[in-house]
Amino acid sequence: MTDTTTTLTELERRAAARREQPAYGADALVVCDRLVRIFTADGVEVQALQGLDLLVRAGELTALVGASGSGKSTLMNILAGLDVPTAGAARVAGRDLLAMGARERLRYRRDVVGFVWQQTARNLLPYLTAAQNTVLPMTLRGGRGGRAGARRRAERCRDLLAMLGVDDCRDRLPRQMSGGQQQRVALAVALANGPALLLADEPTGELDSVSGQQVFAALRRANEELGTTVMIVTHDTAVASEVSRTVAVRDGRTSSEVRRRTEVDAEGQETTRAYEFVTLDRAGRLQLPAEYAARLGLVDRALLELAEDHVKVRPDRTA
Ligand SMILES: Nc1ncnc2c1ncn2[C@@H]1O[C@H](COP(=O)(O)OP(=O)(O)OP(=O)(O)O)[C@@H](O)[C@H]1O
Repeated sequence: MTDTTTTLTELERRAAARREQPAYGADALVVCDRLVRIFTADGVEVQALQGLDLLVRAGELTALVGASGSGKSTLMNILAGLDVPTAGAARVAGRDLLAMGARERLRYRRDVVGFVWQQTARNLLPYLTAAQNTVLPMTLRGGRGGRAGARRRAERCRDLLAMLGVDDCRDRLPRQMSGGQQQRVALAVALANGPALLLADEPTGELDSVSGQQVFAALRRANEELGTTVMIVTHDTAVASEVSRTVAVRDGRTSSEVRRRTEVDAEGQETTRAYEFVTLDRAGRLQLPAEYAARLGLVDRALLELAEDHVKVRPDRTA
C-alpha cells in the first residue's frame, strides 16, 4: 500500500514537472518538431523529411545547406505555407502550419512570411515595374485606403528599394533589370508587409558571384536593419561561411550545424571562430558525420564510453 502511494505520488510529481516544463521551442520563432513529409508518386513513396527537428530564434540569419535531395526545399515550402507536412509539428510566429485553414493560410503567406525563389522569373510579375511589384502585396493586404494609405505604401516602397540598393530600378520592368537587381527587388516585395520570417531558396543560384554577393548583402541588411529573421538555402560556400549559423540537412533531418562567433582577444583583435556541432534530436539521436564513420569504419554499431564530461564513440573491435 505504502509502495503504491509512493509510486502514485512520484508519478504525479513527474507529470507536474513535465507540465511545468516549457514546450519544445517555446521561445523560438520557427519550430519544426519531428517533421515528416512523404511524397507518393506513381505508387513510390519518397520520405523527403524524416523527423526533422529545427528551432530558429527571432532575429537569426541561418543558412541551410545539404546535398541535392536532402529535403531543404521541402522544408522551405512547408515554412512558406505552400505545402503541408505528413506528420510532426511546425509553427512559425505561433501559427500552427498543420492546422491552418485556407483563409488563415492565405493571410499567413501574405503577412507572416516572405519568400524569394531561385528562379528570378518566379518572383516578380513581368508586366509591373519594380515599384508596382513592391506596392502590390501592401495593396492586397488592404488597410488604410485613400491618399494617406497610398502615400504610406509609396514611402515604404521607396525606403525598401533604397535600403536594398535598387532605387534606380523603381520604374523598370523586370526584363529591363539584371538578374541580381531582380532578386533584390524580389526581396523588397517579400519584405513589403514586414514579415517575421524571410525565406530565400537559392536566391543567388542563377547569378554570377558579384551579383550573388550583392543579393546576399541585401539579405543581411534586411536582417540587421529590419530585424527580420532570415533562412536561406544555399549551395554557395561563400554565403554559408559568412552567416552566424549554418545548419546541414542530411536525409531529411538536420544533422549538424556550424556557429560562428566574433571574439575579441586581449589586444582587441577581432577574430571569427567557428564551432561545429552535431545535432541531437529530441529522441537523443545524432548523426555521425559520414566522413568520421568512414574513417573509423563505424558500421552497424559503435561502442560508447561515458567519461566525466564527454562521450567516446569507438568502432566495435570485439567481433
Ligand atoms: N512534389 C514531389 N513529389 C515527389 N517527390 C518529391 C517532390 N518534391 C520533392 N520530392 C523528393 O523529395 C526529396 C527531397 O527533395 P527537395 O527538393 O526537398 O531536396 P533539396 O535538398 O531541396 O534538393 P536540391 O538541393 O536539389 O534543391 C527528393 O528525393 C525529391 O525527389
